Amino acid sequence: MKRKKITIGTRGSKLALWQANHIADCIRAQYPDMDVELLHIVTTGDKILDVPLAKIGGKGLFTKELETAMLGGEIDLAVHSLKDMPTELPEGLLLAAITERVDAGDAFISPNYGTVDNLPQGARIGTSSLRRKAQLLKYRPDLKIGDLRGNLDTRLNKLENGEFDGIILAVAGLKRLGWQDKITQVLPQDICLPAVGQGALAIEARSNDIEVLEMLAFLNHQETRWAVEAERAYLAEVEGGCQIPIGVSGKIEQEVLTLEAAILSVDGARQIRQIISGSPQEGKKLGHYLAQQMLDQGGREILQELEVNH
Ligand SMILES: NCc1[nH]cc(CCC(=O)O)c1CC(=O)O
Repeated sequence: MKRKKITIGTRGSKLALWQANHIADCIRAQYPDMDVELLHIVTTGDKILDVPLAKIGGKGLFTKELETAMLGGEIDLAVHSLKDMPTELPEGLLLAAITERVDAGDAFISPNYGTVDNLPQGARIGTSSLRRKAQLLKYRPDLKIGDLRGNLDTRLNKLENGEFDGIILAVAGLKRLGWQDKITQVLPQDICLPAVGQGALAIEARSNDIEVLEMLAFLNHQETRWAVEAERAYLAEVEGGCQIPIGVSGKIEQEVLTLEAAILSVDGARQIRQIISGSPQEGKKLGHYLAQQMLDQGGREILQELEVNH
């Protein structure tokens, strides 16, 4: 190993810093002589705090500035929540590693009601994710869903201030920050399918930086990679121009990959939901195929209506 120092780019949120520090610690443990540094970079997504991301609609809001810094040589790698990454990466960059998925699920957090089933009629729920909103409304059409943006602590504060009867957050983020005690109910996948890549970390690096790519290979978890590649192939196939209410879950059990996905109308009134299984190595094909099938069987109409209403 020639390189003596490596610079990791990260956003400044608590969750992003935890994730970058976690990867920095893993690298230091593996290469004790390596000098590993963090460089904070502000992304567009960090600056726009009051507008629901679905309304902004751009891709890569949390990744673009990090990628520019990487291509410019200021940083050697970036640590992201895979969920926040567009399906296509800029020319010259790739995912050097995808870490083991801790937990893909979504959590319901509520001071007064133990489960979504226990919520009173018309209860107020905070989430800005179209995916969470549509799935909750499908299950409980009476709920009133309000926008909730910001970092995890901002969102939890809004819940404590009484703005909502409950909010929905990813289990993974809460666990990483040691806030799993706040989880009231882990939502069953029957109610809420997770976002593509939720719960896994992506390590992005320059495609021509062979030394760094080889160095980072130990961070890759192949089963997670297969599962999320299927999820990302699915997303790439259905993706419209904006954030859309789809949930996808890839799981590998006994060497079989099962991919389950749902496309919903924003009000949750309509849903197309299907499952497919196959070999983990063929995840991308499965993802494409499942998407095509679901688009042909009503998914396309749902997505077209979404575009008209945007
Ligand atoms: N959209 C922000 C974001 N990006 C990744 C996570 C959670 C951690 C993960 O999925 O790895 C979160 C917070 C949330 O959705 O509750």
